[in-house]
Amino acid sequence: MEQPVQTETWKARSLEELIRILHQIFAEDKVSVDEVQALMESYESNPEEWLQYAKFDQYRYTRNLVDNGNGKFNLMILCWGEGHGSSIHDHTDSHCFMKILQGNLKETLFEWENQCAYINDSIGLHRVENISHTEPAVSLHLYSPPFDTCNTFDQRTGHKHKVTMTFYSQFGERTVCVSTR
Ligand SMILES: N[C@@H](CS(=O)O)C(=O)O
Ligand SMILES: [Fe+2]
Repeated sequence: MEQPVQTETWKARSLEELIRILHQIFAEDKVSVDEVQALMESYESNPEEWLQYAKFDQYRYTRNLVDNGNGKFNLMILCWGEGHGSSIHDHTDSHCFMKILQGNLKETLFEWENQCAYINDSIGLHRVENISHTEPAVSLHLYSPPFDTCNTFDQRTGHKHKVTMTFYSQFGERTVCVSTR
């Protein structure tokens, strides 16, 4: 991705339109971070449009795939129950855009003095939490290029672990869990 010479200003009037314009933007050779950010910002959250993707779990936050961006990006809706949070993690050098659709989320950024300190990641290491005891939260995330593994970090030791990330649902349908045991 590169900075644009000129940024078009889009207005996404619905989630469907947001997805359509994202496909247009990502079909080009060069994609402007600013343009994607402005487009994501222009979408005014309408629960009626995203409720079909917003599937909550009792115990942890869920990742629900909305669109796979023709292989160029993943657009997903994350559902955070009260007190749910992610572990400290990176984003596998992918570009990440995150927008709150409902409720509030607390983001904590982390820096490391060891080998993790210079991870070339658009938002570095972070942890996201819904600290509310009463309100669920929903967020919209776009990752480009798509990735299905990331590193999580132990805050005390700095040790990292590679983890595979899964979708709780895809295109509104609950992902079938296949046990390998
Ligand atoms: N990056 C996390 C969500 S958040 O904590 O930014 C994920 O994709 O599951
Ligand atoms: Fe994240």
